[in-house]
Amino acid sequence: MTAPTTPQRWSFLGPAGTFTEMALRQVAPPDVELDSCQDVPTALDRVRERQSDAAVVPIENSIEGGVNATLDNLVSGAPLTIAAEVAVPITFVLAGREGTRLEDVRAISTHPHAWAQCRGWVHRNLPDAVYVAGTSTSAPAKALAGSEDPGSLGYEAVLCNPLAAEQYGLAVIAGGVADNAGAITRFVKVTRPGRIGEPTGADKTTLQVQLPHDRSGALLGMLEQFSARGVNLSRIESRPVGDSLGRYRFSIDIEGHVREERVQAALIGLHRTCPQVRFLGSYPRLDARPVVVPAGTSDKDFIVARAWVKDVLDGRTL
Ligand SMILES: O=C(O)C(=O)C[C@]1(C(=O)O)C=C[C@@H](O)C=C1
Repeated sequence: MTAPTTPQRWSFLGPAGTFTEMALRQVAPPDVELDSCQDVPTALDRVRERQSDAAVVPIENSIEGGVNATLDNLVSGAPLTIAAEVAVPITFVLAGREGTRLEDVRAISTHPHAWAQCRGWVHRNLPDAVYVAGTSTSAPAKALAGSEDPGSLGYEAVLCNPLAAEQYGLAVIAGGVADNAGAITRFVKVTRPGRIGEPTGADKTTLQVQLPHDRSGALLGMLEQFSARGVNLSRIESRPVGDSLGRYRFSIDIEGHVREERVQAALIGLHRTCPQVRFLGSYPRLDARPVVVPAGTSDKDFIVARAWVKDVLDGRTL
Protein backbone atom coordinates (compact mmCIF):
# COMPACT_ATOMS: atom_id res chain seq x y z
CA MET A 1 0.00 0.00 0.00
CA THR A 2 1.37 3.44 -0.87
CA ALA A 3 1.17 6.20 1.71
CA PRO A 4 -1.28 9.00 0.83
CA THR A 5 0.58 12.08 -0.47
CA THR A 6 -0.30 15.57 0.78
CA PRO A 7 -1.65 17.80 -2.00
CA GLN A 8 0.71 20.48 -3.25
CA ARG A 9 0.08 24.08 -2.30
CA TRP A 10 0.57 26.67 -5.05
CA SER A 11 0.46 30.46 -4.69
CA PHE A 12 -0.97 32.82 -7.29
CA LEU A 13 -2.26 36.35 -7.82
CA GLY A 14 -5.84 36.17 -6.61
CA PRO A 15 -8.62 36.25 -5.72
CA ALA A 16 -10.31 33.42 -7.65
CA GLY A 17 -11.01 34.28 -11.28
CA THR A 18 -7.73 35.91 -12.32
CA PHE A 19 -5.99 35.05 -15.58
CA THR A 20 -3.19 33.78 -13.35
CA GLU A 21 -5.55 31.20 -11.86
CA MET A 22 -6.45 30.08 -15.42
CA ALA A 23 -2.72 29.64 -16.12
CA LEU A 24 -2.16 27.75 -12.86
CA ARG A 25 -4.97 25.31 -13.67
CA GLN A 26 -3.15 24.34 -16.88
CA VAL A 27 -0.06 23.09 -15.04
CA ALA A 28 -1.07 22.28 -11.45
CA PRO A 29 -2.06 18.81 -10.22
CA PRO A 30 -5.88 18.48 -10.06
CA ASP A 31 -5.90 18.22 -6.25
CA VAL A 32 -3.70 21.34 -5.78
CA GLU A 33 -4.42 23.49 -2.76
CA LEU A 34 -4.70 27.13 -3.88
CA ASP A 35 -3.01 29.94 -1.97
CA SER A 36 -4.49 33.22 -3.22
CA CYS A 37 -2.15 36.22 -2.80
CA GLN A 38 -2.70 39.95 -3.18
CA ASP A 39 0.31 40.56 -5.40
CA VAL A 40 3.17 38.89 -7.27
CA PRO A 41 5.92 39.55 -4.66
CA THR A 42 3.79 37.92 -1.96
CA ALA A 43 3.16 34.84 -4.14
CA LEU A 44 6.92 34.48 -4.78
CA ASP A 45 7.82 35.03 -1.12
CA ARG A 46 5.40 32.28 -0.10
CA VAL A 47 7.59 29.86 -2.08
CA ARG A 48 10.82 31.29 -0.64
CA GLU A 49 9.40 30.94 2.89
CA ARG A 50 8.33 27.32 2.18
CA GLN A 51 4.68 28.24 2.77
CA SER A 52 3.89 26.83 -0.67
CA ASP A 53 5.49 24.47 -3.19
CA ALA A 54 5.21 26.68 -6.27
CA ALA A 55 3.86 30.00 -7.52
CA VAL A 56 2.40 30.90 -10.90
CA VAL A 57 3.05 34.50 -11.92
CA PRO A 58 2.72 36.54 -15.15
CA ILE A 59 6.06 37.30 -16.83
CA GLU A 60 5.29 38.74 -20.27
CA ASN A 61 2.34 40.24 -22.04
CA SER A 62 2.08 40.43 -25.81
CA ILE A 63 0.88 44.06 -25.58
CA GLU A 64 2.55 45.45 -22.45
CA GLY A 65 5.83 43.52 -22.62
CA GLY A 66 7.62 42.22 -19.52
CA VAL A 67 5.83 42.15 -16.17
CA ASN A 68 8.16 44.26 -14.04
CA ALA A 69 6.75 43.07 -10.69
CA THR A 70 7.90 39.57 -11.62
CA LEU A 71 11.16 40.38 -13.43
CA ASP A 72 12.39 42.66 -10.62
CA ASN A 73 11.38 40.31 -7.82
CA LEU A 74 13.12 37.29 -9.36
CA VAL A 75 16.45 39.12 -9.30
CA SER A 76 16.32 40.05 -5.60
CA GLY A 77 15.92 37.94 -2.50
CA ALA A 78 16.52 34.21 -2.18
CA PRO A 79 16.90 32.55 -5.60
CA LEU A 80 13.92 30.93 -7.29
CA THR A 81 13.77 28.87 -10.49
CA ILE A 82 11.34 28.85 -13.38
CA ALA A 83 10.15 25.28 -13.92
CA ALA A 84 7.53 25.69 -16.67
CA GLU A 85 5.81 28.27 -18.86
CA VAL A 86 2.13 28.64 -19.76
CA ALA A 87 0.30 31.03 -22.11
CA VAL A 88 -3.25 32.26 -21.70
CA PRO A 89 -5.20 34.12 -24.43
CA ILE A 90 -6.54 37.32 -22.89
CA THR A 91 -10.11 38.50 -23.49
CA PHE A 92 -11.94 41.00 -21.34
CA VAL A 93 -15.53 41.90 -20.61
CA LEU A 94 -16.78 45.13 -19.10
CA ALA A 95 -18.96 43.93 -16.22
CA GLY A 96 -21.10 45.57 -13.58
CA ARG A 97 -23.94 44.91 -11.19
CA GLU A 98 -27.24 43.82 -12.76
CA GLY A 99 -28.92 46.74 -14.52
CA THR A 100 -25.76 48.84 -15.04
CA ARG A 101 -25.81 50.37 -18.55
CA LEU A 102 -22.80 51.53 -20.54
CA GLU A 103 -23.86 55.15 -20.11
CA ASP A 104 -23.93 54.71 -16.28
CA VAL A 105 -20.22 53.90 -16.15
CA ARG A 106 -18.11 56.84 -14.92
CA ALA A 107 -15.19 54.87 -13.46
CA ILE A 108 -13.70 51.44 -14.22
CA SER A 109 -11.44 49.31 -12.06
CA THR A 110 -9.04 46.57 -13.12
CA HIS A 111 -5.38 45.53 -13.00
CA PRO A 112 -3.01 48.09 -14.63
CA HIS A 113 -1.98 45.59 -17.36
CA ALA A 114 -5.61 44.94 -18.22
CA TRP A 115 -6.23 48.67 -18.39
CA ALA A 116 -3.25 49.07 -20.74
CA GLN A 117 -4.78 46.45 -23.04
CA CYS A 118 -8.21 48.13 -23.16
CA ARG A 119 -7.31 51.84 -23.07
CA GLY A 120 -8.20 52.42 -26.73
CA TRP A 121 -11.58 50.70 -26.35
CA VAL A 122 -12.42 52.80 -23.29
CA HIS A 123 -11.30 55.96 -25.08
CA ARG A 124 -13.64 55.21 -27.99
CA ASN A 125 -16.63 53.92 -26.00
CA LEU A 126 -16.43 55.71 -22.64
CA PRO A 127 -14.18 58.73 -23.25
CA ASP A 128 -15.02 60.33 -19.89
CA ALA A 129 -14.53 57.22 -17.76
CA VAL A 130 -11.68 57.34 -15.25
CA TYR A 131 -9.45 54.49 -14.15
CA VAL A 132 -9.32 53.08 -10.61
CA ALA A 133 -6.34 50.76 -10.07
CA GLY A 134 -7.06 47.21 -8.87
CA THR A 135 -4.66 44.61 -7.45
CA SER A 136 -5.86 42.14 -10.12
CA THR A 137 -8.70 41.84 -12.64
CA SER A 138 -10.86 39.77 -10.29
CA ALA A 139 -10.29 41.72 -7.03
CA PRO A 140 -12.49 44.68 -8.06
CA ALA A 141 -15.01 42.27 -9.61
CA LYS A 142 -15.32 40.44 -6.30
CA ALA A 143 -15.59 43.71 -4.37
CA LEU A 144 -18.26 45.11 -6.73
CA ALA A 145 -20.35 41.94 -6.56
CA GLY A 146 -20.08 41.57 -2.78
CA SER A 147 -20.44 45.19 -1.67
CA GLU A 148 -23.43 46.27 0.41
CA ASP A 149 -22.67 49.85 -0.57
CA PRO A 150 -21.39 49.71 -4.17
CA GLY A 151 -21.66 53.50 -4.48
CA SER A 152 -18.78 53.83 -1.99
CA LEU A 153 -16.35 51.82 -4.17
CA GLY A 154 -15.69 54.66 -6.61
CA TYR A 155 -16.34 52.60 -9.76
CA GLU A 156 -19.40 51.16 -11.46
CA ALA A 157 -17.74 48.60 -13.74
CA VAL A 158 -14.70 46.33 -13.99
CA LEU A 159 -12.63 44.86 -16.81
CA CYS A 160 -12.14 41.17 -16.03
CA ASN A 161 -12.18 37.83 -17.75
CA PRO A 162 -15.63 36.45 -18.69
CA LEU A 163 -15.29 33.57 -16.21
CA ALA A 164 -14.69 35.95 -13.30
CA ALA A 165 -17.81 37.96 -14.22
CA GLU A 166 -19.83 34.74 -14.24
CA GLN A 167 -18.24 33.44 -11.06
CA TYR A 168 -19.05 36.61 -9.11
CA GLY A 169 -22.52 37.01 -10.67
CA LEU A 170 -21.77 40.29 -12.48
CA ALA A 171 -23.64 41.22 -15.67
CA VAL A 172 -21.69 41.72 -18.90
CA ILE A 173 -22.12 45.31 -20.11
CA ALA A 174 -19.84 44.83 -23.14
CA GLY A 175 -18.05 41.70 -24.38
CA GLY A 176 -14.91 41.26 -26.47
CA VAL A 177 -13.25 44.35 -25.00
CA ALA A 178 -9.67 44.61 -26.29
CA ASP A 179 -7.43 46.90 -28.31
CA ASN A 180 -5.60 43.97 -29.90
CA ALA A 181 -7.40 40.76 -30.69
CA GLY A 182 -5.08 37.83 -30.02
CA ALA A 183 -3.41 39.26 -26.88
CA ILE A 184 -1.57 36.59 -24.90
CA THR A 185 0.05 36.64 -21.47
CA ARG A 186 2.84 34.25 -20.66
CA PHE A 187 3.03 32.93 -17.09
CA VAL A 188 5.71 30.90 -15.35
CA LYS A 189 5.63 28.27 -12.65
CA VAL A 190 8.30 29.15 -10.08
CA THR A 191 9.80 26.82 -7.47
CA ARG A 192 12.74 26.75 -5.08
CA PRO A 193 15.96 25.77 -6.86
CA GLY A 194 16.76 22.07 -7.12
CA ARG A 195 18.71 19.71 -9.33
CA ILE A 196 18.30 20.74 -12.97
CA GLY A 197 16.35 18.23 -15.09
CA GLU A 198 17.40 16.80 -18.43
CA PRO A 199 17.04 18.76 -21.70
CA THR A 200 14.11 17.95 -23.99
CA GLY A 201 15.68 19.43 -27.16
CA ALA A 202 13.05 22.20 -27.13
CA ASP A 203 14.04 24.22 -24.07
CA LYS A 204 14.38 27.78 -22.96
CA THR A 205 16.69 29.29 -20.33
CA THR A 206 15.98 32.53 -18.47
CA LEU A 207 18.76 34.76 -17.11
CA GLN A 208 19.20 38.18 -15.53
CA VAL A 209 22.52 39.80 -16.40
CA GLN A 210 23.91 43.07 -15.09
CA LEU A 211 26.35 44.81 -17.40
CA PRO A 212 29.65 46.28 -16.28
CA HIS A 213 29.02 50.04 -16.40
CA ASP A 214 31.31 52.70 -17.81
CA ARG A 215 32.72 50.25 -20.33
CA SER A 216 32.16 50.99 -24.01
CA GLY A 217 30.79 48.00 -25.91
CA ALA A 218 29.62 46.21 -22.73
CA LEU A 219 26.27 45.31 -24.29
CA LEU A 220 27.92 44.09 -27.48
CA GLY A 221 30.37 42.05 -25.39
CA MET A 222 27.49 40.44 -23.51
CA LEU A 223 25.67 39.55 -26.74
CA GLU A 224 28.86 38.11 -28.22
CA GLN A 225 28.98 35.57 -25.39
CA PHE A 226 25.82 34.10 -26.91
CA SER A 227 26.48 34.55 -30.62
CA ALA A 228 29.97 33.01 -30.43
CA ARG A 229 28.38 29.81 -29.09
CA GLY A 230 25.40 29.73 -31.49
CA VAL A 231 22.90 30.56 -28.75
CA ASN A 232 19.80 32.38 -30.00
CA LEU A 233 18.01 34.95 -27.82
CA SER A 234 14.19 34.89 -27.86
CA ARG A 235 13.68 37.86 -25.49
CA ILE A 236 15.86 40.63 -24.10
CA GLU A 237 14.61 43.51 -21.99
CA SER A 238 16.43 46.10 -19.96
CA ARG A 239 15.40 47.00 -16.43
CA PRO A 240 16.98 49.76 -14.34
CA VAL A 241 19.15 48.35 -11.52
CA GLY A 242 17.52 50.99 -9.31
CA ASP A 243 20.47 52.46 -7.41
CA SER A 244 21.23 55.32 -9.83
CA LEU A 245 20.32 56.56 -13.27
CA GLY A 246 21.88 54.82 -16.27
CA ARG A 247 22.56 51.39 -14.72
CA TYR A 248 20.72 48.47 -16.28
CA ARG A 249 20.30 44.76 -15.96
CA PHE A 250 18.96 42.62 -18.76
CA SER A 251 16.28 39.99 -18.53
CA ILE A 252 17.03 37.41 -21.22
CA ASP A 253 15.45 34.24 -22.59
CA ILE A 254 17.72 32.04 -24.69
CA GLU A 255 16.93 28.98 -26.78
CA GLY A 256 18.61 26.01 -25.13
CA HIS A 257 19.18 24.21 -21.83
CA VAL A 258 21.87 24.76 -19.20
CA ARG A 259 22.91 21.10 -19.58
CA GLU A 260 24.01 21.86 -23.16
CA GLU A 261 27.71 22.61 -23.63
CA ARG A 262 27.16 25.72 -25.78
CA VAL A 263 24.81 27.22 -23.15
CA GLN A 264 27.28 26.45 -20.34
CA ALA A 265 30.09 28.06 -22.37
CA ALA A 266 27.99 31.22 -22.79
CA LEU A 267 27.15 31.29 -19.05
CA ILE A 268 30.82 30.88 -18.12
CA GLY A 269 31.65 33.81 -20.44
CA LEU A 270 28.96 35.97 -18.82
CA HIS A 271 30.11 35.05 -15.33
CA ARG A 272 33.68 36.02 -16.21
CA THR A 273 32.74 39.41 -17.65
CA CYS A 274 29.55 40.68 -15.96
CA PRO A 275 29.22 41.82 -12.32
CA GLN A 276 26.04 39.82 -11.73
CA VAL A 277 24.45 36.86 -13.51
CA ARG A 278 21.39 35.12 -12.13
CA PHE A 279 20.31 31.80 -13.60
CA LEU A 280 16.50 31.59 -13.46
CA GLY A 281 15.87 28.16 -14.92
CA SER A 282 15.92 25.88 -17.97
CA TYR A 283 12.49 24.53 -18.86
CA PRO A 284 10.55 23.13 -21.86
CA ARG A 285 9.42 25.67 -24.43
CA LEU A 286 5.71 26.19 -24.63
CA ASP A 287 5.58 25.71 -28.42
CA ALA A 288 7.77 22.52 -28.18
CA ARG A 289 9.65 23.74 -31.30
CA PRO A 290 13.03 21.99 -31.35
CA VAL A 291 15.96 24.35 -30.85
CA VAL A 292 18.22 24.72 -33.90
CA VAL A 293 21.83 24.05 -32.89
CA PRO A 294 24.16 25.73 -35.43
CA ALA A 295 27.01 23.72 -36.95
CA GLY A 296 30.05 23.54 -34.68
CA THR A 297 28.13 24.20 -31.43
CA SER A 298 26.63 20.79 -30.57
CA ASP A 299 27.65 18.95 -27.38
CA LYS A 300 29.62 16.53 -29.58
CA ASP A 301 31.55 19.41 -31.19
CA PHE A 302 32.56 20.68 -27.72
CA ILE A 303 33.57 17.20 -26.50
CA VAL A 304 35.70 16.54 -29.61
CA ALA A 305 37.34 19.97 -29.32
CA ARG A 306 38.10 19.44 -25.62
CA ALA A 307 39.64 16.03 -26.35
CA TRP A 308 41.85 17.70 -28.97
CA VAL A 309 43.06 20.28 -26.42
CA LYS A 310 43.85 17.43 -24.02
CA ASP A 311 45.86 15.73 -26.76
CA VAL A 312 47.77 18.97 -27.26
CA LEU A 313 48.48 19.21 -23.53
CA ASP A 314 49.62 15.59 -23.38
CA GLY A 315 51.92 16.06 -26.34
CA ARG A 316 49.93 13.73 -28.62
CA THR A 317 48.98 16.45 -31.15
CA LEU A 318 51.04 19.39 -32.25
O1 LIG B 1 -5.23 40.34 -12.89
C1 LIG B 1 -5.15 39.22 -13.43
O2 LIG B 1 -6.15 38.58 -13.77
C2 LIG B 1 -3.84 38.64 -13.68
O3 LIG B 1 -3.72 37.43 -13.73
C3 LIG B 1 -2.67 39.57 -13.93
C4 LIG B 1 -2.50 39.97 -15.40
C5 LIG B 1 -1.07 40.61 -15.63
O4 LIG B 1 -0.33 40.87 -14.70
O5 LIG B 1 -0.77 40.89 -16.83
C6 LIG B 1 -2.56 38.78 -16.24
C7 LIG B 1 -3.08 38.78 -17.48
C8 LIG B 1 -3.66 40.00 -18.08
O6 LIG B 1 -2.66 40.48 -18.97
C9 LIG B 1 -3.96 41.05 -17.08
C10 LIG B 1 -3.50 40.98 -15.80
